[in-house]
Amino acid sequence: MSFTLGANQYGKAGIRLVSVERDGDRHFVTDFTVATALAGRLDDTHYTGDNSAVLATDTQKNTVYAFAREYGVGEPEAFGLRLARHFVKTQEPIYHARIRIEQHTWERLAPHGEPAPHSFVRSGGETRRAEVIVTEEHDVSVSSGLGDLTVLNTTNSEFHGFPRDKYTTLPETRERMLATSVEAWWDHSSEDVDWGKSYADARDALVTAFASTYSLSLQQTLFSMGSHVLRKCPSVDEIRLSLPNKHHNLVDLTPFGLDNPNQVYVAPTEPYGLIQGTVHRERELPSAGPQLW
Ligand SMILES: O=c1[nH]c(=O)c2[nH]c(=O)[nH]c2[nH]1
Repeated sequence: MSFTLGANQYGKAGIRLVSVERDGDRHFVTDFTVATALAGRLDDTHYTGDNSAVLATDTQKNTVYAFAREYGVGEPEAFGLRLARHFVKTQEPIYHARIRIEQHTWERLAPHGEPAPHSFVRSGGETRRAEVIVTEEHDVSVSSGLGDLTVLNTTNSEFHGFPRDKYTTLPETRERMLATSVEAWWDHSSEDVDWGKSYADARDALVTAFASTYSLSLQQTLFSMGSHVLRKCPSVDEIRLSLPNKHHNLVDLTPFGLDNPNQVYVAPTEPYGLIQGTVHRERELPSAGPQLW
């Protein structure tokens, strides 16, 4: 019996890069987790262990740190583009480089309302994300995203009109909490983008849509969030959203002789609904960026 090597890639994951820019006493922190993934003419290492085409993952990791010093880190999309281009340009066997970056936020502390020059607090669990792919034919794809953006509406959410079969017990509701932890990826149609502004606009569109949509289903909220991003960000072609329904259920307090006028909730973590969807402009090509499922 003989077997053939299929699709493969390799790289270094979990490259923790923290960079401090110093403007006199005032410091600026950028905190990335970077993952590299290279693909190319790599049959030999798999079939025979001939490593002559294998740029060591250790070298890939070193390149990330060296580039941070040589060029600065800047926006994750731009840093990823520089790295991906470097690997494809300098390594003849490598025809596809993918760089994924997750950015962790440090917020400046402000004791007594005074912004501290060099003291920070890690804010929430939310992360900004970017993925860049460069091929040897110089095809470039840039996607931006975010994860763990946890949001909650304490009202303006209903869920009713769904089919009832013999297994249905869920009551219809005209008043519920709606909470989710947003994971989203959106693709850019161009590289000529102010990445920082585009990210801020997209995030703002997501939270604005979540807060302002009177929701009859999380699916409806998903479409509204995606549409807001496409409306606000001209360079974005498609957005993919993954929205776990973080259920908040009213607790029945009648056994204790108490009413519960939408005040006391239980928030079970599992099981949870998982609502996922894509929103895109009219177009023919399917998406190229990171998939959510
Ligand atoms: O917004 C919702 N969408 C669903 O598909 C669903 N299913 C469910 O049990 N609760 C909800 N809520």
